Amino acid sequence: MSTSSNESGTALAGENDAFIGLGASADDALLLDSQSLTIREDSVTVADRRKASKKRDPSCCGPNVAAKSGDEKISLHNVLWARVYISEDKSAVQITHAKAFGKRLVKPATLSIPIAESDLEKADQWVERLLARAYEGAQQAKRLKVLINPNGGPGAAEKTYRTEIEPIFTAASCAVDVELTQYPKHAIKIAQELDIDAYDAVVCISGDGIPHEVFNGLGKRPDARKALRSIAVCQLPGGSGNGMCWSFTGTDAASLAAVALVKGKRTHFDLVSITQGDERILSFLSQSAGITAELDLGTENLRWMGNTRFTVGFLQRVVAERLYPTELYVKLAIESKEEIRRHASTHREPPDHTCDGTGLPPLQYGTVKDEVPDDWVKEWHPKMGNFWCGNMICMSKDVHYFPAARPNDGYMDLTTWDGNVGRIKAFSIMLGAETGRNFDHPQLNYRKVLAYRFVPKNQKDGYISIDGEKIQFAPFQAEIHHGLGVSLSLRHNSFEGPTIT
Ligand SMILES: Nc1ncnc2c1ncn2[C@@H]1O[C@H](COP(=O)(O)OP(=O)(O)OP(=O)(O)O)[C@@H](O)[C@H]1O
Repeated sequence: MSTSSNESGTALAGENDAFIGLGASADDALLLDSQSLTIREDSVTVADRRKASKKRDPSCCGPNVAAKSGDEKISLHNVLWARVYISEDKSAVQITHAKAFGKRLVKPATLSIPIAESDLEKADQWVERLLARAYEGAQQAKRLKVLINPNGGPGAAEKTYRTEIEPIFTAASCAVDVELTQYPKHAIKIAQELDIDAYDAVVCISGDGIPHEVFNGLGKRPDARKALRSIAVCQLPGGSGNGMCWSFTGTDAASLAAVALVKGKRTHFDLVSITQGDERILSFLSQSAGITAELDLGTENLRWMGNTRFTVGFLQRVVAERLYPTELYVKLAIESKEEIRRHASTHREPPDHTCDGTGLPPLQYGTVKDEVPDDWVKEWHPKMGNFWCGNMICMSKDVHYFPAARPNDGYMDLTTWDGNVGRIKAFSIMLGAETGRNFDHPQLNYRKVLAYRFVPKNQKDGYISIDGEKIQFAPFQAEIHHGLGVSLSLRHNSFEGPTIT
């Protein structure tokens, strides 16, 4: 039985239990003259005490007593900010939260609970406690550098930001510095020159192009390792793919993703170095060749169709049994699906990249121009239909192509399937990705790798896509950098979406 009472002495010993309930300690409750505010396991409730005391049935004190109809219950996830408001004639506890207006939209709303002057001190402490619980493991009042690609996706990124995202950032007391990208590759320059100590995160309101540029801008800095490991790079929906936003927030509804971001915890995730010719670039999402790359980069003429272009393009290629002969050299880490399943729940701590150098980490396996290391497996894929190597679980809406991906397991998820599997099987692989069931498809070769070299054969030209950006149709090599990047995620070391267990 709790014996705490409010300062005006109106709460009786034992009566508090009715307001606090199981799982909430006395410090979690703020008992005011007429209302009680209680921090519970995953919510905060505001209950009318007079109603509760009058109606209270002594045989039923339990966790739900305070949650009567008419009482307010707000999930801690949706609590954006709280404060004690003081003016000359009144004071109040104000809780600002994300309120749902349908399934894909939340807007800030503020609940104001009047308090007496004598309650100010304990209200202050309670508000602090509420914020600590609402932001458990996450930084409050983040400092955000927002980059908007005004041309991203259907060109609506700026409007989406102003109407759905900015109100959430403001309500969550974030300090925001907004910049519109002015020309292609502008975000590389911005990231190169960014004061990394002035911000907690760069938030790209864009497709996959802007985060790709930001990672590469950070990678070009003399203090690349420090920059990549300290500033979080995030994506909110403003383009056509939004794979990173889906992977870390589990949605492409802008206001919901914005709430996930302000409540997001710093999570390290793997980045990949790609070498081609004399160039070295960073990849954060995926590398593809074959059908996926052609759909991404080679169906611009069908853009007017919207997302249907992918279905139409896919059908055309599968029916024609298009083949993309390839020589692959692979530094294998986990070879079978059974082993990948076993590995799914284990976690490998990433190395501290900052302790041993300044620029990008040195390449462990050399570049595409070097000899292939002896312990790599050489594979000939004369009938390659699709090559897709991923770093995150979700590539775009309903495409959870890499259900075994973990933010910082230190491996890439390398998949291939043959172009002559037949259209039913090809379709069932792609459709299976909606729920991650593609992982178990017998025709989908799925491995964890540390590095690989991709060498296209017997084709004059074609498409290779790195994070949705076209690179030359020529050999390239990839190697993982365990936990080199950082982003903000709902859960530590976990992507959102269907995963294998
Ligand atoms: N002001 C601008 N004018 C023209 N291009 C720009 C501008 N700002 C950025 N870009 C370029 O737009 C490209 C696409 O960006 P982004 O990925 O955000 O949009 P998208 O339409 O979703 O593209 P994608 O189809 O690749 O996902 C990037 O390569 C970027 O360099």
